[in-house]
Amino acid sequence: MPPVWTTPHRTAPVDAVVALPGSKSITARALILAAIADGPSRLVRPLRARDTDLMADALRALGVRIDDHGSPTHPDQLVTPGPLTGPAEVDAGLAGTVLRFLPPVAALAAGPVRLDGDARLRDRPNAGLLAALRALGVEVDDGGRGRAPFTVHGIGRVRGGAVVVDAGESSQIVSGLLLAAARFDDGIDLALTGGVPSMPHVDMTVTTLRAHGVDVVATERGWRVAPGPVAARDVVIEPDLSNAAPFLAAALVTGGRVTVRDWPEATTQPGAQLDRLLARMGAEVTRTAEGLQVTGGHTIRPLVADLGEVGELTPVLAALCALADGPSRLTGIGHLRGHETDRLQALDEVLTAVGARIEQLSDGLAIEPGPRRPAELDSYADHRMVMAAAVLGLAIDGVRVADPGAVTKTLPDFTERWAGLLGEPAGAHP
Ligand SMILES: O=C(O)C1=C[C@@H](OP(=O)(O)O)[C@@H](O)[C@H](O)C1
Ligand SMILES: C=C(OP(=O)(O)O)C(=O)O
Repeated sequence: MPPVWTTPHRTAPVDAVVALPGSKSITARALILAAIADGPSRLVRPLRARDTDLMADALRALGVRIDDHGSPTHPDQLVTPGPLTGPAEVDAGLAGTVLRFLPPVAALAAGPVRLDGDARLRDRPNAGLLAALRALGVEVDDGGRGRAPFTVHGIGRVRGGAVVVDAGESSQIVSGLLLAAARFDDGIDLALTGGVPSMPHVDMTVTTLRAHGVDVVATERGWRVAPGPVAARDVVIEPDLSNAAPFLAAALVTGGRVTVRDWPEATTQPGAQLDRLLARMGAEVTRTAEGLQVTGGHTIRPLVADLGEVGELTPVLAALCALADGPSRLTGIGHLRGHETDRLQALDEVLTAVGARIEQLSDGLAIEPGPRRPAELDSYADHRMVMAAAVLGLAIDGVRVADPGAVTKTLPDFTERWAGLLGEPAGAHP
């Protein structure tokens, strides 16, 4: 990948059908549950990208066997649980899923497990998870920071039981606790102190647990998981609908047509909300035999929306807002300040650089399109900021992004796929 990527500029309508690799969120849950299940599980078409490879390596470090089969285009993993043991070192990279899903599993291991990652991972909030683990009887040494690096001192079992959890900064704190809870002696009776962003991701966790035979019920203030076995299960992973965002956005930007293949009929992925969000921005959205088809019109309509349930779509939607024919307001996304980068600040900088007027709100962004201009942007080590820059670059000639390799987090060959979308040879825009 070049150190700086000149994003392709395109005014002619795109007309493409794209197939996308597996969902990061579903793959992460499948790996965790397979690792603590009562037998081997096969994952068909899991995502093979930095976040999910780090999750697999983290589980391997605890004693889980994960064999990679299949091919790069049709990956397949066989997960065979084993006794969970430390000492182990876990590199979480910049993955929120590893940061929040792995520690409750590490707590079940016999021996210490130290977790660290990229410099930015050390800024990502995790106090709610570490406090909850302590309340469940687990010793955690984090130097009082509530963030990585920290060591979970597992003793081979977790008492579990009732716990009050602050998950205001990330839904992954709830998901991480629920995923491992059936293996705690008393399960978990989790009560929230307040709100949780990205609730559809918690629903995804609950649905996935039930599919593995786990008894989980919603309570007045949270969820209760009964102690018991986690059934091994072979799963086919759905395409990643969040990563569909830039490709579908290309249809709106160029007034073209893009179909994402194998769009599931029913899904737990919040990215499925792209159909109604893009329709509100003026797209015609239809389901075809091939998948979800999005056709753009002459202009992009502005968007006023609470994106609290679909925070990970924000960078691409904000890029579309900067190209819209009126002012937009995106709210409910204050927690994005704790994502791969402070996404509200990063979007402010990027959209301002290409000519929009931006106001940062306490929980979002007001975006007013302005005269467009070329710009040299940063990736902020954030895959979705590279994707947002690519969307801007379609409409604005001369958008360059430093460190595009950040896309390896969830879509390693994004720039090649982007060239393919536009019918260009990969590498045409070094
Ligand atoms: O559980 C998951 O797989 C995810 C939950 C969300 O995290 P936050 O609640 O921290 O936003 C989402 O943004 C992230 O990309 C994936
Ligand atoms: C917030 C995201 O990632 P993470 O799982 O690292 O939190 C994301 O992919 O948009």
